[in-house]
Amino acid sequence: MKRITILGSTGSIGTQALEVVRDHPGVFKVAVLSALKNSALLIQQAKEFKPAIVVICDESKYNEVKEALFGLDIKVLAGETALAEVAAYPDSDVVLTALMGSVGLKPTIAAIKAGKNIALANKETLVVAGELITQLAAEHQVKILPVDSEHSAIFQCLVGEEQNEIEKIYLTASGGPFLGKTKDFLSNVKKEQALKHPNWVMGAKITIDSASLMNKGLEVIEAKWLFNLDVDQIDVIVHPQSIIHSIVQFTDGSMKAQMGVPDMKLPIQYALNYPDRLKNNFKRFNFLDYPSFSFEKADLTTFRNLDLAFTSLRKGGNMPCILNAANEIVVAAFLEDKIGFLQMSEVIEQCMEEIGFVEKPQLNDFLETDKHSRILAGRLVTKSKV
Ligand SMILES: NC(=O)C1=CN([C@@H]2O[C@H](COP(=O)(O)OP(=O)(O)OC[C@H]3O[C@@H](n4cnc5c(N)ncnc54)[C@H](OP(=O)(O)O)[C@@H]3O)[C@@H](O)[C@H]2O)C=CC1
Ligand SMILES: CC(=O)[C@@H](O)[C@H](O)COP(=O)(O)O
Ligand SMILES: [Mn+2]
Repeated sequence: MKRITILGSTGSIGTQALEVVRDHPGVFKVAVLSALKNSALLIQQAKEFKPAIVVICDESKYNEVKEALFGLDIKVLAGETALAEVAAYPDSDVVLTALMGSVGLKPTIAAIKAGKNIALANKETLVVAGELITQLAAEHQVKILPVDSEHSAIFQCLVGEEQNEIEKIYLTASGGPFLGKTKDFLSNVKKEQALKHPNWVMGAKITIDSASLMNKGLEVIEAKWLFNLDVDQIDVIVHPQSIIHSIVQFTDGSMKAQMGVPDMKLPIQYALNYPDRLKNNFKRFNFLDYPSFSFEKADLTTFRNLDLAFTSLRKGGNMPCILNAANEIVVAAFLEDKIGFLQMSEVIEQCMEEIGFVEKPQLNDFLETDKHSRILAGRLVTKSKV
């Protein structure tokens, strides 16, 4: 049995991971579950999957969770700091990081230091501190198993190719709900429109990131660190059908792609049970449902976030951390109708210009940068007029 810790079990990835576990009772066992504030779902999950520990980060919900799980032999912890503690829980084999945002950084570090393999959905952690995380993983001989669909695709294409060099990877992008739209159109869009992803049902933050192409920008940075690539080896190609999840091109020009219907349960299952594939009854792809695939260039002038992400990666140091923290703030503000869609890029760019650059950041520099970028982005949001 593989014992699994799920940080962020009440979210989109977390709940789908539990569906995978439910479908394979003899294969997986849940060790730890966590939520920020969704105590009702956390309690329900704990009663069904009987983990050893649950964490409710919102401390005001601690008593409710504790009382609901009384007598079930489940330890209940509260507060964000408990995430790093449970990430190192000894009776667990793999930690699925399904948290939203850079809050995933400290627990991921704790899990790696405790020798746990990481099934990584929480891309923000690699965006913030990719070099630090990948070096630490190498030092502790732990695997970082990608869950993000594009990175899982690349990872799967690389199986059996260990001796072969990558020439290029093509990260596919759906283009989001605003594919082909102009800046004029985008200046008036509301969260309800941005939350309608054409192909995937996901948490709110990543759905807005997909609409602004920041998701692809974060994924470019994530790919750099996961696959040890130069920026120029990473290309983004818009593929509105989201069937080809990404492509690797080798030095002889040969290209391998991984395909399937858009369903995150597949990459989640692959990461949790790596290297073995498991039978399942997920929907299968039917060629006749997709008589044609299409591809187009990403519009970096209209969707400036993707360009900003490339710029931050080229600059290096703490720049991707600045970008990520500012993005977390502006997305939250957009979801609260406090800022317009196009203003998100303006705030991020200003943070990248004004926050102090650190060329070789250590953990503490990342934590400070994250804090400062959030503060500045918050001020800029307050000043902005929607
Ligand atoms: N959803 C998807 O299909 C995909 C997601 N990803 C990545 O996976 C990660 C999770 O995404 P997704 O599942 O969509 O996100 P959701 O918002 O749906 O879920 C986030 C989870 O993390 C918890 N959480 C959120 N903020 C905090 C915090 N500050 N402290 C502690 N716990 C917190 C939430 O708890 P609560 O429910 O109580 O709020 C919830 O359990 C992201 O990094 C995303 O980019 C990558 C590829 C696809
Ligand atoms: C499911 C997944 O991995 C998401 O990151 C998805 O790729 C979002 O799609 P786009 O960002 O391409 O719209
Ligand atoms: Mn993705």
